[in-house]
Amino acid sequence: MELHVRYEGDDDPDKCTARKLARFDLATLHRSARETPPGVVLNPHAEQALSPADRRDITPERLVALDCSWETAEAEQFSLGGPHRALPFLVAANPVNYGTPFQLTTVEALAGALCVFGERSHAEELLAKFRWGHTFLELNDEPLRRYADCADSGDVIAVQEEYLAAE
Ligand SMILES: C[S@@+](CC[C@H](N)C(=O)[O-])C[C@H]1O[C@@H](n2cnc3c(N)ncnc32)[C@H](O)[C@@H]1O
Repeated sequence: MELHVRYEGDDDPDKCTARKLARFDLATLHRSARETPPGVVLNPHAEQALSPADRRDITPERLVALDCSWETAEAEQFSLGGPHRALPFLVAANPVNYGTPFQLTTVEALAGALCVFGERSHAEELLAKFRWGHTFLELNDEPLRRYADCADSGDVIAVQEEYLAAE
C-alpha cells in the first residue's frame, strides 16, 4: 500500500510525524495538492467512515493524509483527489493528545487505516519509529480488529456506536 502525505508545513517540524515517516522512506511528502496523487483521503470531516470495502476504490492502493496543524485542519483544506473517509472511533496515543478520540497524528491515522484494511504489519512498521507507537495499537486493539472484520461503512458505524455509548 502506497502512503502519501500532503504536507502543509505549518506544524512544529520537530514533532511532525509525517516528516519522520518520510525520513525513513515510509511515506512520500507532497508540497501541493496538485502534486499529491489521488488515493483514499483520510479526512476527519468526511461523511463516510473508512471500511475494508474502500481498499478496492483506488489502483494502485494508496492512502493519503494531510499533515497540517489541527488549528488549520478545516474542511476546505482537504481539497485532494479520491474518496474521502473519516476514521471511526480510535483513541490517540501520542503525548500531545493522549486519550483523545478522533484527533490522531498523521502516523496514527495512516496506521489505523492500514489496520482497517488488514495490513497490520505495515501499521506496526510505521509505529515502530515512535516511542509511543505501540501504545496506539494496544489502546485500540479491539476496535481495530472489529473494524477490519466489517463489510462496509454501515457495519463500521454500528461497531463505533458501541464505543461511543461506553464513553
Ligand atoms: C491534522 S494532521 C496533524 C498532524 C500532526 N502535526 C503530526 O505530526 O502528525 C493529522 C492528519 O491525520 C489524518 N487524521 C487524523 N485523525 C483523523 C480522523 N479521525 N479521520 C480521518 N483522518 C484523520 C488527517 O489526514 C489529518 O489531517
